[in-house]
Amino acid sequence: MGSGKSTVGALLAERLGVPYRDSDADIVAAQGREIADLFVDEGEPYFRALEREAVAAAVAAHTGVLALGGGAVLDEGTRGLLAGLPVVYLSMDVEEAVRRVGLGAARPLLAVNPRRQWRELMDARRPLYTEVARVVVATDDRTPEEVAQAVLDALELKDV
Ligand SMILES: Nc1ncnc2c1ncn2[C@@H]1O[C@H](COP(=O)(O)OP(=O)(O)O)[C@@H](O)[C@H]1O
Ligand SMILES: O=C(O)C1=C[C@@H](OP(=O)(O)O)[C@@H](O)[C@H](O)C1
Ligand SMILES: [Mg+2]
Repeated sequence: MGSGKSTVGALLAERLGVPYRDSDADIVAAQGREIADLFVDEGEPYFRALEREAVAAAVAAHTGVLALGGGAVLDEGTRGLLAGLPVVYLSMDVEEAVRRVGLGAARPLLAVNPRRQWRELMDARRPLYTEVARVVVATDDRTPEEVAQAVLDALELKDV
C-alpha cells in the first residue's frame, strides 16, 4: 500500500502507449461501493474473492498495464493468475510508507497503528511478492516518473 502501483502503473501505460487498469478501480466500478466499505461490511475473504475475479477478468481481456491492490498476492488463485506474467514488485521502507499513506481511512489495513501494521503485513507478504515478481524496483527517494523509468529499464521495455 502506497508504494505507487496505481500512480506508476498509469504513468507506465502512458509511456508504453497501452491501456491502464487498476483492479481496485474495477472492483469499485463493478460493485458500486468503495473498497473500504467492502472490507468493513463484507470482510477480507469476500474482498479477496472479488479481487481474484477482477484480476481474472483483466488478465483475460486487457492488454496493457494492470495495477493490483497490495494484498492481491495473499490469494493463491490470484497468484496463479499472475504466473508467467511480467509482474513488478514496487518496494519501499516503512517510513516512506507512512509518509505516503499516513492515516488515510481509504486503506483500512493501516488505519490503527500504521508502522506496526505495515511491518506485520510486510513480514507476511514479502515472500509472496518475491514469489510472483519478475523484477523488484525500489521506490524510496524516487519520483513516480523515475520509478516508471526504472520499471522500463528492469523489464527491458522501450517507451513509445
Ligand atoms: N515515488 C513516489 N514518491 C512520492 N510519492 C509517491 C510516489 N508514488 C506514489 N506516491 C504517492 O503515494 C500515495 C500512494 O500512491 P498509490 O499510487 O495510490 O499507491 P498504491 O496504489 O501502491 O497504494 C499517493 O499519494 C501518491 O501520490
Ligand atoms: O494491501 C491491501 O491489502 C490492500 C491494498 C489496497 O490497494 P493499494 O495497494 O493500491 O493501496 C486495496 O486493495 C485494499 O485497501 C487492500
Ligand atoms: Mg493502488
